[in-house]
Amino acid sequence: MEQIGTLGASPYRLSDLQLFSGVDTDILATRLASCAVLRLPAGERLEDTFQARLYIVLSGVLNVEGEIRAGTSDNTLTKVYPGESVGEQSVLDEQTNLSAITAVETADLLVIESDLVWDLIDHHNGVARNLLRLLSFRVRAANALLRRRQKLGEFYRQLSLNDGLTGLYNRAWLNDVLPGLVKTAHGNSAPLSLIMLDIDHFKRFNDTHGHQAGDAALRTTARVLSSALRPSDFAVRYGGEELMVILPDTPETAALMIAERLCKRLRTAVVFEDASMPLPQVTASFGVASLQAGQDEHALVAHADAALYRAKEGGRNRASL
Ligand SMILES: Nc1nc2c(ncn2[C@@H]2O[C@H](COP(=O)(O)OP(=O)(O)OP(=O)(O)O)[C@@H](O)[C@H]2O)c(=O)[nH]1
Repeated sequence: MEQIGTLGASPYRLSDLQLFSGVDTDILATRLASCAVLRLPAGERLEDTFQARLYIVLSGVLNVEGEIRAGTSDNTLTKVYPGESVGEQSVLDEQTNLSAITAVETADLLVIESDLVWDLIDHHNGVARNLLRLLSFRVRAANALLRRRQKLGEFYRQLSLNDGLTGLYNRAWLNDVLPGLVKTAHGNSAPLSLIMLDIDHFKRFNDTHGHQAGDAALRTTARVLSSALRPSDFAVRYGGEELMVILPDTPETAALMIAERLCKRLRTAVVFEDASMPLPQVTASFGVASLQAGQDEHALVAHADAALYRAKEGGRNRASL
């Protein structure tokens, strides 16, 4: 980086610069004539950004990296083209300019020291107006970026709480949410029931029809559950071929009826259409448990698991308490 002269001695015109658009540049030209013009070769980084000053790109292109305050850089790169500026915010809030500025192409930069920027704001309404417009644009752009990041964050959060194959909630979601549901149920003295289900002879189904058909059977089972539940109920993929239904405000007798209904619907649901394979269907066994006084979520799940074992022992394709 080197100073190649001053604005007064350069061929650049103020009227081409965003900050001075619509302003009487004849008067400004005299005031800015002694401002330095720096040349930053391609790939080089601007060295003296630790002062609050304004840089206006006269030619070339800059890359401005988001703030690099002790490790907080978020790799946001903004390109700055001829006529545009960097550093106005540092001048206005009198903070050090913490952005990393690098030339993408060799760039000539007009440097305006902080005092002179304030002087221009005080004496030239047009400059103040342009600066406000510029800052408003920056705030909008920053807000849009923030909204995009929030959406992306929400997307990844969803992704981490849902099972990829079935779309049901996953074990991480369950660990996060079940303790709260148990606490609420105890607090309100309200019933809370669990149905734990396991596809019958699933290993045999996989071995007979193939793993992809097994995946389809899991998706079908998930669809049967989701379509039969109230909006306040939750369906979870607990593990491999084990699924769970959580029924808030539901006593044991009602939960057993729901489990029997789900069992029946699954029995008749077609997993995949294949004329050469008669009845490509699955059944499951269902264990039902309801929250008892003083029980925590682990005990509740263990009770549902024990009921599921009884359903398997009782001959599968059924629901048990
Ligand atoms: N296709 C597929 N199979 C899975 C998935 N997760 C677990 N499994 C299979 O589920 C089968 C579970 O087998 P087992 O635990 O022996 O139980 P089972 O054959 O269902 O027998 P019972 O539960 O006693 O009726 C295993 O063959 C697993 O490979 C999956 O995501 N996709």
